[in-house]
Amino acid sequence: MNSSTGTTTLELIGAPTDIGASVRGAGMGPDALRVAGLAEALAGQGFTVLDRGNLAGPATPWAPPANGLRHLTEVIAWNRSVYAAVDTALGAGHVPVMLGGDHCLAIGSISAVAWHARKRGKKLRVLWLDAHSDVNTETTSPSGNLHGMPVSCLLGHGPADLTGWSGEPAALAHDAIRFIGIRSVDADEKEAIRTLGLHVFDMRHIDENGMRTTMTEALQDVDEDTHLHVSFDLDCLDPADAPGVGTGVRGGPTYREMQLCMEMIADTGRLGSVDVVELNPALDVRNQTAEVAVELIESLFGKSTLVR
Ligand SMILES: NC(=[NH2+])NCCC[C@H](N)C(=O)O
Ligand SMILES: [Mn+2]
Ligand SMILES: [Mn+2]
Repeated sequence: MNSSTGTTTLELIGAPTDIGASVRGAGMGPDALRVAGLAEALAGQGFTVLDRGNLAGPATPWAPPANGLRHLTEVIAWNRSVYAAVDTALGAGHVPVMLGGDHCLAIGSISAVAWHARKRGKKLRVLWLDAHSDVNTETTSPSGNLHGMPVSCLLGHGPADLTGWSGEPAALAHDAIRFIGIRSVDADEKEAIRTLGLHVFDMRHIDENGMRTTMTEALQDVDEDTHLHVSFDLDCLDPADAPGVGTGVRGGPTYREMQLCMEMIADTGRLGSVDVVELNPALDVRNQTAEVAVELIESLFGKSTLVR
C-alpha cells in the first residue's frame, strides 16, 4: 500500500530465461504474459502497475550437468538479478510480481521476500502451486535441472552457492510452505518430504477433499502479521487448460478449481509477492496458457465475479 495515494503498486519484473530447465522456451514467458494483457488487466482493477521490463542475464549454454547441476554459474547470475529487483520493489513498499522464466528463479525472489519479512517482523507463508515438489538436490536430482531444486535451496539444503541468500541459513522454515496440486514427485523427493515434514496437499488430497477444504487448510493461521507469497508454476494446472509448459503432468486442477484457489488466497488480504513461472510460449496454443494465467492472476489480486 502506498500511504500517499492509498493504492497498491504492483511491479512486474520480467526474468526471461530457461536457465534452470532442459526444455527451451520459458525465456519467452514474460513477453507472452504482456501480450496477453497482464499489466492492463491489473491496472483495470485499480492497481498502479509498474512494468520494470526484463532483467538481463547470461544466455543459456545448454551444457550437460556438472557435479549434478546444470548451468550453476548462470543460474546464480539470474537469481542475483531477480533478488536485487524484488528487494528494490519490496523496499519501495510495492508488491513484486516476478514473471519467469523457469522456477529456479524463485530462489532469488523468495530469498529477498524472506529478508524483508524478517526485517518487518512478519511471518512468511509460501504457497507453492505446482505439479512438482521441486525439492531435489544435486545428489538426488534425476536431471540436474535447477528448476527442480528451488525448495531445497530455500530450506537450506540446496547447493551451497544458492543457499543462505536471505541472510539466514534457511530462507524458509519447513512449516512455512504449503504445496498445492502436487502429482509428480521423484523417489528421493518423497523421502525428503517425509524427513523434512513438509505440508503437501497433493492431487489425491484435492480429489478427496475438494479445493475449498484444501485451501482452508493451506491458509490456516494466515493472519494480519503474515506476508503471503504465491509461487505459481503454471504446470500446476491440468495441461488441458494450460498446455504451454515445459514439464506438463496430466491430472492437475481444472481452470475452475484454480480460480477458487486464487480467490481464496485473495480473500485473506495478505498477498505480498508473487512468482509466475514455467510458461513456455513455444509449446503453447495461440497464447492460451498466458491468457489463462492472466485471468488467474486477476483473481489472485481480488477480481471477483460475485455481484454484491
Ligand atoms: N519447476 C519445474 N517444472 N520442475 C520440474 C522438475 C522435474 C523433476 N522433478 C526434476 O527434478 O528434474
Ligand atoms: Mn512444475
Ligand atoms: Mn516448479
